[in-house]
Amino acid sequence: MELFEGSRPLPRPSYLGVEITYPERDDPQEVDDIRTNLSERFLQLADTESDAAQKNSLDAKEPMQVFLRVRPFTGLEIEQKESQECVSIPDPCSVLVRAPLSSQACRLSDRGSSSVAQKFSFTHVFGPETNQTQFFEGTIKKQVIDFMKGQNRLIFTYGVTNAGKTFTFQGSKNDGGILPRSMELLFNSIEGKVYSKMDIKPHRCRDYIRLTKEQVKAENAIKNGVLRHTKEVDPHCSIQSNNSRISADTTDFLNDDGVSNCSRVLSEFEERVRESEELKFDVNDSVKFSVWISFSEIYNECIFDLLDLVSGDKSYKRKTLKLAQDLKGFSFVKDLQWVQVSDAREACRILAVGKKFQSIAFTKLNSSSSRSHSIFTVRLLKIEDADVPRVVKVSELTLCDLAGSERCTKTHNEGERLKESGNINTSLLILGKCINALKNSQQSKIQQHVPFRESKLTHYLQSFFSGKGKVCMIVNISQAASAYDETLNVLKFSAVAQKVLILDSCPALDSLLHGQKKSAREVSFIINNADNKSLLSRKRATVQWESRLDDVLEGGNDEEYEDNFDYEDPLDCTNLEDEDDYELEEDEIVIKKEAYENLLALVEDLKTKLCSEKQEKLLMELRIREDVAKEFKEHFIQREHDFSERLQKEKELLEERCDERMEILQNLVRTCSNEEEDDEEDGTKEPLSVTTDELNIPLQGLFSSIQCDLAVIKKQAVEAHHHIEAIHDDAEQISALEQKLQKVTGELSKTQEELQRNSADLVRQVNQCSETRLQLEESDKTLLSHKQQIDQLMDMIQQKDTAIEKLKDLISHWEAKCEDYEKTLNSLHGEMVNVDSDTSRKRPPDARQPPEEQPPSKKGICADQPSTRNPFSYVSMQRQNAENRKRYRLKRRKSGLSSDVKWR
Ligand SMILES: Nc1ncnc2c1ncn2[C@@H]1O[C@H](COP(=O)(O)OP(=O)(O)OP(=O)(O)O)[C@@H](O)[C@H]1O
Repeated sequence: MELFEGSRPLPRPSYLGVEITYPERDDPQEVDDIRTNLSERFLQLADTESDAAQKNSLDAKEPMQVFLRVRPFTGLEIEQKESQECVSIPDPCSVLVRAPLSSQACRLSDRGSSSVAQKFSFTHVFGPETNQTQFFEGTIKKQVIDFMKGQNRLIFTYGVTNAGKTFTFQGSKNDGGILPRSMELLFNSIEGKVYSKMDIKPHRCRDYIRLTKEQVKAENAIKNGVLRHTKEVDPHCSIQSNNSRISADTTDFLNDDGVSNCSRVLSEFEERVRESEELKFDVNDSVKFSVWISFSEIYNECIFDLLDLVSGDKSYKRKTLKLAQDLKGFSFVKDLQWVQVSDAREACRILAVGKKFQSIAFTKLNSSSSRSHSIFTVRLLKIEDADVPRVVKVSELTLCDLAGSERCTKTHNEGERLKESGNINTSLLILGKCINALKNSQQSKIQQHVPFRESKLTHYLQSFFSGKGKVCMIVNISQAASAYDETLNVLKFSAVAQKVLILDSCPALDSLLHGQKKSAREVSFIINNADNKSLLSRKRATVQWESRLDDVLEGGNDEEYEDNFDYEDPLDCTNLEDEDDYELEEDEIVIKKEAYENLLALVEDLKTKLCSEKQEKLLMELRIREDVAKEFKEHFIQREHDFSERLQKEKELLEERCDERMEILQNLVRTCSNEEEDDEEDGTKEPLSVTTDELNIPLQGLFSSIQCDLAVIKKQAVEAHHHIEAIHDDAEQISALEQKLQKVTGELSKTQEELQRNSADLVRQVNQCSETRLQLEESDKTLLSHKQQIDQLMDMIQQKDTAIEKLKDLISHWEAKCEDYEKTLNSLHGEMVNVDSDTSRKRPPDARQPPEEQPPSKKGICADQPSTRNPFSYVSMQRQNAENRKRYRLKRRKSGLSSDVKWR
């Protein structure tokens, strides 16, 4: 039966106390971890009571401390409206983040709104208003104190680029970060107890070596060389070795070149420390402390020593250092330069030298972005400064300023910067994987492989996650809306990191050693024993059942391994000293014969117990294996049963679907045949139900027609084949065909040319047509406007005609009136004539009187009476008529009648 189907582990069988469930899944079933668990069980059973007590203390695990620091907005960020209240701090131990609308998180969320806030808890949250002092006091101070008490501590920063990691770590020009402050606290605390000789130097991970006079000289030369570098970069600095106090004349912590010049900050801090807390070691006068510092960086997956003097030479290719692992499984950087320091100022100057050589570059998001993970390590040797100085404790404080994760879409990095980003992101991703795997292993009993070796950073940090000492993480975030998505990822990672339990073996050792005066060899035995146990538990946590050699030894460096074998007792410094010293140490161990015999008996007794234990374990293993096999068998039977059920169900489902499809097909065929029937002339209807035979008829027809087509195609293919063969044989025919082809091609090209010409003509004509059409349209428009004008004129003519008609009527009216007047005049004239004749008859003929005025008469009206007319009166009458007419015209004109009326 298949056990591996993917990467997700199956639910554990019941022998681990987990109920067997059989969800539908395609993931692999890891079998290796079963063996791991057995081994763990054996080890548990093997522990004696005293061992158990010791083991309990060794396994004193605590969750990793994670502090969050929220960076304030920069001026530029405020200008760019980055402040969208994405981050708030409801209480000192939690932070609330709300996705801005522009964020990917918001876009991808189902609700698509920014209203849903996420809360993350931390050991402590420091808001944007927190200053460096408050931050140091609230976080690292305790760690430094623990370190001074002899414990190992790792402090590392984590966050996206430009989140303020380096600021927190190293600080600014006027305000030192946790690193200079730690140094200050350390040297203030060991004031007057500094072991300034350089004859004992830390070695490998937790060892030390005694140096000869020549070696001491060489060390001194190296130290002065390093410090000279600070002189070169900062002329105001002066070396003041063997002086733990800081001179007041020195200036800033960092100068403009980013070089350490810590005095002012340190002297201020010194004051504060002195005021607030004087942490003095309550140790006798013979106890001294030797402080050694190293500073390295992991750049593009290579480790470089930042205190390597040749680093300053640009043409010199920096030496890549290797990681090594001692027999206890602790990693260390091989051939790393350790420099002894006597005061905080020296430490800061060494930091400045290292910083000068550190890989820092301009990116779009940060003008001085760390392109590497920097590791600043302080080793503290507690020395009993008697006749022969003797190291009683070695502790280590490692401060890692990790480079920030970055999105290339935002940084727009290219070339070298892009490569750096890739390496930074990869190593941080692996750190995330390791943290995740550690958490899973600790929470679920299922041993997961922790991929420490996949990156240099995690490989280096492995020791701390495996019991070397406590780990403290500082998470830096910015509140900028544009960095929200990255910030959210950082917070999620931190939430996981907080769940990781860190084993700290040092307190156990302390408790074991406390209150008893033991010889160096006894101490070494206890430590080794403890180390071996912690190593075993470490191996259980990190290495699978079959530990491969390269999981234990470093980089194929067998020599290193053998070296460690020789010096497997870390506190038995005689191993590394002169032979004489060794003898001296040996002579100090005094065991009575009785005790020796007792011990021998004890050993024998233990041997027998061991044998019986082994037998018991073997039997138990057998039983467990049987149980496991039985449970597996049941499990597989159950799975088989499940699978057969599933198979059956699927079969039924398929059959059902098949039936449904058949029904659909039948319906389709039925509809088609109905339609055909409708088309037929007789119009007789088929019954709705179709039998299978009836259904087959059209299909058969279809098949037969397809077969016919196939036969025709085959025939054509055969013919074509024959034709091709014939053509193949006949070269002449080919050439004739080729000629024909050429001719046809020529004709084709001619036709094409003609076609092109005609097309061009056509196009031209089409263009002309369109132009003509446009002209025509314009003419139409003009015609229309003319027509409209004509219409208007016609209207006007009509109006005029009407007016003329009216005038004509008026004229005829007035003519009639005139005739009336004439008639009246004529009658008046007649009357006048009568009156005249009467008067002449009454008067003597010679009494010629001038005629009286006569009313006007029309010319010719009185023509029929010329014989009766007096020539004199006639003339006057005519004159009178003319005057009357004149007066009448005048009157008419005044009354507004047309003057066109003519008197006839
Ligand atoms: N708490 C703070 N108060 C004031 N300014 C800060 C604070 N934290 C960071 N800054 C400023 O923010 C900028 C970026 O900080 P820093 O260089 O420390 O980021 P980083 O996380 O180390 O970036 P990278 O990973 O790219 O090296 C710097 O100009 C720094 O002075």
